[in-house]
Amino acid sequence: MKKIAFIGAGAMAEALVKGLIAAEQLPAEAIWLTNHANEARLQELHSEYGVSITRSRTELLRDAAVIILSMKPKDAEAAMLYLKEAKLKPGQIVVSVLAGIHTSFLEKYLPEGQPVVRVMPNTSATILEAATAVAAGVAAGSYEMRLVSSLFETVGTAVQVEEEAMDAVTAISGSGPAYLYYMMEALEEASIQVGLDAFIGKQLLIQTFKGVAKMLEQSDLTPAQLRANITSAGGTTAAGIGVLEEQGVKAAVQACVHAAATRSKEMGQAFTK
Ligand SMILES: NC(=O)C1=CN([C@@H]2O[C@H](COP(=O)(O)OP(=O)(O)OC[C@H]3O[C@@H](n4cnc5c(N)ncnc54)[C@H](O)[C@@H]3O)[C@@H](O)[C@H]2O)C=CC1
Ligand SMILES: O=C(O)[C@@H]1CCC=N1
Repeated sequence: MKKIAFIGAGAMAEALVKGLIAAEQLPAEAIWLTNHANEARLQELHSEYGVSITRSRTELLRDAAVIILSMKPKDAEAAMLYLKEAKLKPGQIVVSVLAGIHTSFLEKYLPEGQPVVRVMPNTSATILEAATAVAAGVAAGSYEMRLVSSLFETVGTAVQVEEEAMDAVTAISGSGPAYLYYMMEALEEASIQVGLDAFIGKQLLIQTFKGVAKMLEQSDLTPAQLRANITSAGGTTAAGIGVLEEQGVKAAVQACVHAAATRSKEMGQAFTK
């Protein structure tokens, strides 16, 4: 691929840029970024990663195989007007990482037949460990889906889904890292409360998280079975899990995922009116 253009230069764009450069998929200067107004932010990304930055729409979009929309959903309309006026070349693929926003909303601003692909990555793209789901808009065929999937596979794993699944995907793997960081925050604080040195507690917790993810990946057992294997009758784990059950933590986690999925739906509906 010759060139990727990002419209929006925030946290998600930076995670993807960092991952793409680390994966050595294309030279840093073939990654182009623009944003709304923050020139200092663009300069910072240029100095840090060697990416190309521009305020010129023509320069940004010229020869870009893929154009990644990476602004907040509230700014989608302005960005689509910017693209509408740009008159894209047929075949330039518009990729959206925007939570909630349907491809049908984006397609309204583009010439008929312009391929649009909706993706939901997560910030672990930074370290090439993103979990990404990819869904086709009406004009995206297998060539575009393969190209976009392989782009996101360079920064982790990518699965293709129907667009209806995107609210659920967003609630699970898009927002998911934040739930796990929240859990990590609570465990870090608790490790200090029970008397561990903060640094040692953090190292033990990081390895514990890594071990759990690898066990789930490599074993045929379910999370419930793996948990049962650790829980001796009358032991420490039973004492801890008993409190989680009493406090309704499983129900709270499920309510959290439902709330995120509902919010993703609402965000989509706000843009279809
Ligand atoms: N942060 C995350 O973990 C994830 C975010 N997303 C999606 O990524 C998108 C971006 O999120 P963040 O990077 O966290 O936001 P952010 O607020 O960090 O960055 C947004 C960027 O867009 C720029 N911008 C706004 N309007 C613009 C316009 N009209 N033209 C050009 N640039 C414009 C802003 O200047 C800023 O650089 C959101 O739509 C979000 O739903 C998706 C997956 C995960
Ligand atoms: O919070 C959000 O809306 C975005 C989408 C997934 C992760 N962050």
